[in-house]
Amino acid sequence: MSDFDRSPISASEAKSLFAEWRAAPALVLAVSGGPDSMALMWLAARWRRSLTRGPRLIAMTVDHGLRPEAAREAHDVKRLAGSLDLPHRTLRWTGAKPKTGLPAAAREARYRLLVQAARASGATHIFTAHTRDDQAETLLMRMLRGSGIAGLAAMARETERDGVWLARPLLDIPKSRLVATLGKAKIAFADDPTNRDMSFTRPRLRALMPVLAEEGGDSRNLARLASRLARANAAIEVLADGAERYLAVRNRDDAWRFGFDAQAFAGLPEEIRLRLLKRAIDRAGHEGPAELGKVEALLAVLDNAIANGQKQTRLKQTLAGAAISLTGGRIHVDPAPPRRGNRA
Ligand SMILES: Nc1ncnc2c1ncn2[C@@H]1O[C@H](COP(=O)(O)OP(=O)(O)OP(=O)(O)O)[C@@H](O)[C@H]1O
Repeated sequence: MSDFDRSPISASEAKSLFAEWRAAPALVLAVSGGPDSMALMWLAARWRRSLTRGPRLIAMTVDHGLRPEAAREAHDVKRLAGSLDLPHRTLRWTGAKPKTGLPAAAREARYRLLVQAARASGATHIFTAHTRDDQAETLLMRMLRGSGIAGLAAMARETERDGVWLARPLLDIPKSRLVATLGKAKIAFADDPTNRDMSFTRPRLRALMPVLAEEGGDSRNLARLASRLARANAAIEVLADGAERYLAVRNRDDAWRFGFDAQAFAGLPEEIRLRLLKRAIDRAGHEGPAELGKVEALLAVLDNAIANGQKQTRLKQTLAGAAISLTGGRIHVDPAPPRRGNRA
């Protein structure tokens, strides 16, 4: 690790890290009490103090009600927030806790609570403290699962959820610099033992990082790969937008009924055909985004039918709550009728 990657973040660096959100009315800081988000709060408070006019900052901690130490951690965040002149709120996840998939349910509840609270306080953005190390781990996790380009682009700097932006201002910063920043400022932070629990994939991957770094695969290179893939993905999306505008046929009476001319569709590159099909399914379906592997399998069936000139076949399949059919030389993607048992 270079000396630079161990150096604290200076006041002028902090200023440029947050500059693009200067005109926001209010910003929520999502602070768990761990080192990354404690550093986020400290840096954001220092940045805010350097401005004569700027956004209101509100620190928020979610207590998932899963670990006894969580209440004390929330209290520690409140104390640091107070010393930085920032208001702080603790949000509690009071809903029923599932027996399986607890981390995913906790994460979903956390974002739901944060978004609700941000909207209620007039904040347009929620800052999380994701670092370059988190970005590298996300890329690795997705690589191991065989994700497509969009997945390997890992986390974006900003994503939208229910009208609020989730922003990640520290995405290019290594965690070591945040720890050094806290060390210099003499700020204590919590150590969440679940981050070291080897029954979860992420901690196991984290343990591999030093080995990969020995071979040149450090977080800088992995995050660089993610941002190059994000760039390629954005370009392919623009091409897919153009192809969609060119090909899509909408029925005049049914705005949602969406179709493609099968022969023109067949002439497009496979990646673009795949994206158009996935977009149409995700738009028409009512079961959430379709799995990429399933869309790939469906595309193979469609390609085959089109290549065999089966213009009049009644090819009909359903995927993720969408009905996909090939009739009269057109591919149609419509909402599927609810499954038996799901009918009201
Ligand atoms: N209990 C919490 N309260 C407030 N913010 C939190 C809490 N837990 C996490 N965060 C915010 O989310 C960021 C990412 O945390 P962490 O890496 O633990 O999440 P994760 O479960 O891996 O979720 P993600 O999928 O968002 O990365 C933290 O840096 C912090 O800003």
